[in-house]
Amino acid sequence: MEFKAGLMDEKAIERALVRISHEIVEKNKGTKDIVLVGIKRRGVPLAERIQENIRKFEDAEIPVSSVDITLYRDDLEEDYETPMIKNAQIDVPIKDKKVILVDDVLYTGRTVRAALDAVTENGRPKSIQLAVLIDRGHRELPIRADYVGKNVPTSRNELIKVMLEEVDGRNAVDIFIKEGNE
Ligand SMILES: O=P(O)(O)OC[C@H]1O[C@H](OP(=O)(O)OP(=O)(O)O)[C@H](O)[C@@H]1O
Ligand SMILES: O=c1cc[nH]c(=O)[nH]1
Repeated sequence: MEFKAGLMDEKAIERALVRISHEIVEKNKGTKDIVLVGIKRRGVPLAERIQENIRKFEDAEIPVSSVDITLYRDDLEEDYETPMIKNAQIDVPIKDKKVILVDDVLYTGRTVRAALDAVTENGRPKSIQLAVLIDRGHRELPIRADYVGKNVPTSRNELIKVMLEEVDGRNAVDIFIKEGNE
């Protein structure tokens, strides 16, 4: 894999998350009934950072939970890995809540599709919204994000790598070029 460019540094990530936090409060006309659900792994620290921003700006405590979506080899297509629910247990009540799913990268939309199933297995929320740090296009499903940190036009042979302090030891978003059939 060949490094192509840096897309966001620590400051840029922070600014994008501050903006998204404000947009969430604005769109929902306050913080009432909002629940943040991070998609593991990197969606969880992103959800926690949004929670912290809203705590600071609004003096409001928003619950954060998570769903675990993992790639499984598709039985029918040898080269294809399908995102499926690993753990659908959401440990905060979501019935009649405004659930905001949070993930680092939105690409085909298949991870979010699985996450939507995981959420609805836990009850019927009032609404489900989606916040992502990076939207790189190439959707294969009718899914879009309500809050986007940065739209990044990409080709399919590129890879966006989001790195977060809590998981990777540093904060940055880089773009790489995949070689051959990687
Ligand atoms: O829209 P999609 O095509 O589903 O792609 C987006 C997903 O891909 C990444 O996870 P990945 O499966 O690469 O695992 P990772 O979080 O461990 O990097 C990313 O974190 C998103 O969850
Ligand atoms: O480029 C991509 C595509 C899916 N998931 C990522 O993390 N990066």
